[in-house]
This record gives sequence, structure tokens and C-alpha cells, in this order.
Amino acid sequence: MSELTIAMPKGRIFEEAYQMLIEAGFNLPAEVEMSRKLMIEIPEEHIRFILAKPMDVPVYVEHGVADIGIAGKDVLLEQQREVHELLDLKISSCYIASAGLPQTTMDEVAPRIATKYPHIAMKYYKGIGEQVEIIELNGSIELAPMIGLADRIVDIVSTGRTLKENGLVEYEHIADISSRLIANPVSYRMKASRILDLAARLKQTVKEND
Ligand SMILES: Nc1ncnc2c1ncn2[C@@H]1O[C@H](COP(=O)(O)OP(=O)(O)OP(=O)(O)O)[C@@H](O)[C@H]1O
Ligand SMILES: O=P(O)(O)OC[C@H]1O[C@H](OP(=O)(O)OP(=O)(O)O)[C@H](O)[C@@H]1O
Repeated sequence: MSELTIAMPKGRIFEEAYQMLIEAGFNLPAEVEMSRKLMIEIPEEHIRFILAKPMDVPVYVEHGVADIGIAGKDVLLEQQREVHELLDLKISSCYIASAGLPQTTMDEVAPRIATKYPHIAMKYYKGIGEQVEIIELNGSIELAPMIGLADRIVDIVSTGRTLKENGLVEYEHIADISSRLIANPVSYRMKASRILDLAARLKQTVKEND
């Protein structure tokens, strides 16, 4: 059996993705969930996990050091990498929206948009014919309009709690997001049967209304 290297995102996607693999019948030790190891071999399953930052998963897969990986659609839309998207796992569901202080307009010549998704934001505003200035941040995006750094933000919304607690309102719904199974195109050809088997088993565990 060929060996499969799987890039898993650390953080909020990991637990749900890991549970899906277990439900799909993979014999994975609980140690994987607790461990601080960044590379974990599971010889009985001919699987090796790489635990990466969520934004880096498509990098490992594109370069072929991981055959497959699990990544948020937000990351895939932002990075536009050469990877195959095989399956919507329907976990870590959320959406990307624009938001800002209540009753503000976008009247400025080039409104300032704070985001950690500069490509998604630029593409969205270009698509609606709005010229904007993008201010790239790495987190706590909601601070930007509160403190006068930006007119709007483009960010993930899940429960809406962060917006609400910071006195912001949502303006535009930009894209629905969930986690996807992705594959390196060469691995997909060379290890087709293993990858297709894993994708089919995972597909059976997808919860339609997650
Ligand atoms: N509030 C949320 N609810 C559900 N899913 C989310 C939420 N925020 C992000 N996600 C999804 O989970 C993915 C990873 O989020 P996570 O917060 O673990 O990573 P991150 O923001 O890169 O974190 P960090 O930089 O803290 O490691 C995102 O790419 C997105 O697909
Ligand atoms: O609608 P909610 O359920 O409140 O979730 C949305 C928040 O979750 C994410 O932040 P995260 O927790 O990843 O922190 P960050 O600010 O460091 O990106 C996102 O950037 C929002 O701030």
C-alpha cells in the first residue's frame, strides 16, 4: 500500500477533521489529538500526518510534500494554489462578510478595508466596481473600524458574536466557507486508489446540515 502524507490544520478545524477520519474507519491513536508533535506516523494505516498552520496547508500540498490536506475554503479562495479540491467536508462552517460601524457609508474616494484576506476583498470590491484601499492585518480585524484604521473589514463571521460584542454590523455577505479535502495533482494521479478510497470514506461521514 502506498504511504499517504496528510497535512492537517492545527486549531479549530483539527478536532472535527480528526473525528471524521475516525468515523471513516481510520485507526488513529488519541495521542494525535493531544500531542505537540508536528509529524506523526501511523504505520498501521500507512499514513503520516503533518500538523501545519491552517494558512500553510495548501503550501505543503501544492509542493507535494503532503499528498492531501484539509483546508478552509477561505484559505483556498485567498491563495488560489494549484491543488485539486476533492470534497466539501462541511465542517468549520462560517462565512466571509464585510462589516463596520453602524450607519457608515462607503462615500470616500477609496474606502479603507482591513482584512486578513486581501485577495478575496480586492476581488469582491473590484467585482462590484468599488475602488478600495486594502489594509492587511493578521487577526483581531474587528479592532480596525473601532479605532479608525479602516472604514470596513472583510472577515470570517460564524456566530456573529465578535461583531456584536464590538458594536459592528454586517454589510455584505461575500462567500460561504467550510473545510475542504485537497490533493496535490501529481499525488492524485500516482496514488489515485488510496486518495479516492479516503475521499469516499470521508464522504460517507459528511453531515449534510453541519
Ligand atoms: N469563527 C470561526 N468559526 C468557524 N470556522 C472558522 C472561524 N474562524 C475561522 N474558521 C475556519 O477555520 C480555519 C482556521 O481557523 P483558526 O482560527 O484555527 O486558524 P487561524 O485563524 O489561522 O489561527 P491562528 O493564526 O490563531 O493559528 C479558517 O481558515 C476558517 O476556514
Ligand atoms: O462570528 P464569531 O463566532 O464571533 O467568529 C468570528 C471571529 O472568529 C475569527 O477570529 P479568531 O477567533 O480566529 O481570531 P483572530 O481575530 O485572531 O483571527 C474571525 O476572524 C472573527 O473574529
